[in-house]
Amino acid sequence: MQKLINQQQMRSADVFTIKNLDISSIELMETASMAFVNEFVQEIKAIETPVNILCGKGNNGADGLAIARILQDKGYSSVAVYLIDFSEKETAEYQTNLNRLKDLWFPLTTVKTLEDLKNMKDGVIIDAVLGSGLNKPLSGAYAELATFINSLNLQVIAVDIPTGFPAEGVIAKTDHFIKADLVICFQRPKINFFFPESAAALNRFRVVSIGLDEEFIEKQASPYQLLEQHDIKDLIQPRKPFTHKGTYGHALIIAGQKETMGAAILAAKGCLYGGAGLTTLSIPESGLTALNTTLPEVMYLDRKELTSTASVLDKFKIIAIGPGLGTDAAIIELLKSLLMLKRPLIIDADALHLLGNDESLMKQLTEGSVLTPHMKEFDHLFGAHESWWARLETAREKAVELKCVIVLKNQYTFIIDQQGKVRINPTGNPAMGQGGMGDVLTGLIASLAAQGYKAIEAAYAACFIHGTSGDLLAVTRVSVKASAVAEHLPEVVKGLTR
Ligand SMILES: NC(=O)C1=CN([C@@H]2O[C@H](COP(=O)(O)OP(=O)(O)OC[C@H]3O[C@@H](n4cnc5c(N)ncnc54)[C@H](OP(=O)(O)O)[C@@H]3O)[C@@H](O)[C@H]2O)[C@@H](O)CC1
Ligand SMILES: Nc1ncnc2c1ncn2[C@@H]1O[C@H](COP(=O)(O)OP(=O)(O)O)[C@@H](O)[C@H]1O
Ligand SMILES: [K+]
Repeated sequence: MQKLINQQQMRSADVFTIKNLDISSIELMETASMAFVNEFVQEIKAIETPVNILCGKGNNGADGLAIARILQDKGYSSVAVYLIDFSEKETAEYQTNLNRLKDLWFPLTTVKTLEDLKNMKDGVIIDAVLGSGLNKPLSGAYAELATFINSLNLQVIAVDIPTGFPAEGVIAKTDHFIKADLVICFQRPKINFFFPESAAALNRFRVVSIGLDEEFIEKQASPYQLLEQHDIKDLIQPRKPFTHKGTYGHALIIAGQKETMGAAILAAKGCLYGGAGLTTLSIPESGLTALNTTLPEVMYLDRKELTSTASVLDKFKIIAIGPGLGTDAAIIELLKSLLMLKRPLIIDADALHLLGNDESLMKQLTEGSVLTPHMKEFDHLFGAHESWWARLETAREKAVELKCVIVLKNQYTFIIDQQGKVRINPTGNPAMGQGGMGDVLTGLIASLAAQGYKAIEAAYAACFIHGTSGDLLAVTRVSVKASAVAEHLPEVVKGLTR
């Protein structure tokens, strides 16, 4: 896992690295600019492409000036630099890099008004106007510049962060940004790249190492961590000789009603293909034929059995409830009786809805339960939120208060543990935007919990594996269906097993 840090901590990492490696700030900047260029040349391969570099007078602009020099060195034949001269203040590094550039022949244009940009050639724009030093929303000439650049519809590649975009904290709807197609950012992604609001400022990002001290970064206090493939590889245990279905746990999934039986079957499919030793599905009897036809390996449990005697449920290592379940009076009673068992549950979809309707039910959750809301379900549970930043803050508070794992689903899913620590899942893609996807995830979490992984481990590993399955399928498809994601799980898990 990679620790994600805020900009103040990032600046401390700059300072620490400079001191520790006994290098100067300008040398670190040269490394950063070189790292940017190495990535840039992968993206813009034609060296005759006109490259317009917009440089502010801070250190982000100083990077831009170094980038201009390095690109020319690499043979880019049409590089032009625009010095955005809207502020008096400039950094020493900016001055140094400007002098280095002036020593070479270079088209330099000082921009006092937008009029000064009129000769800019169509091509690519490198945004080095403002970086992580942003301390207030763009206004005045900077906001006008952003509006103007965005209106050109040219490809913009931002240095470190799009101008005007806050690295962390609430992203206001009123904020102005220079919209980047690609951000090449330094050492760590910014926390705000993981929120849906970031789509207004960037399409995609890539992270390049600039040699900052990793040990220092990992020691910083921060609740945010980005999951990496090796975390899952370290966690997932290979199957041992002489193991059998009993070794891999028995999961019970309570789901489905007449109109949404498919949700139940998809959850069971996620559980089965996730490798649980045994999967039992409790659905209305009317779904039995469909179940036996589609997933003959999955067993059936009559709904009436669930409330007959508690001991019926003892054999199940984990119980998941919710997909396509419905919310009628009988279901409310069923949920109440399960909550009374005082055992951890995996709670999704309609079961989440019922918790949101009745706070007294929420209070009965047992420690170690897993809640898997998407945004709408989350807001129904815990109140409306104006921003994803605020939503994630609430999720952290509630996970601690309820002693539960919260899986807040989106393109980047946030998995929050009982201490309020956030793991961010980088896998998955928009091809997965199809009904039933969350049902498969719920089944997979149950599957891993049945196999003996702790609630938090089951939750984050399931998100990673589920997204990886979707990524694999999306290589050749514009959309992927939930059952295909389920069917690919064994292959993904195999690939992640040492
Ligand atoms: N060794 C290093 O340090 C390394 C640094 N690196 C690079 O440095 C970048 C950070 O540089 P930075 O700290 O100089 O900030 P940057 O964003 O260029 O300028 C901020 C200035 O603009 C101003 N300002 C702020 N908000 C504003 C607004 N809304 N509208 C108008 N003005 C506004 C503000 O001035 P003030 O408001 O205080 O007068 C502030 O001084 C980082 O992203 C990376 O690219 C890398 O090379 C790695 C090594
Ligand atoms: N753009 C996307 N990128 C990554 N994952 C996605 C994307 N869209 C959907 N998903 C994943 O699909 C699942 C959708 O869950 P949910 O909204 O509960 O679906 P459903 O209710 O249809 O089962 C989540 O795990 C989510 O992370
Ligand atoms: K920038």
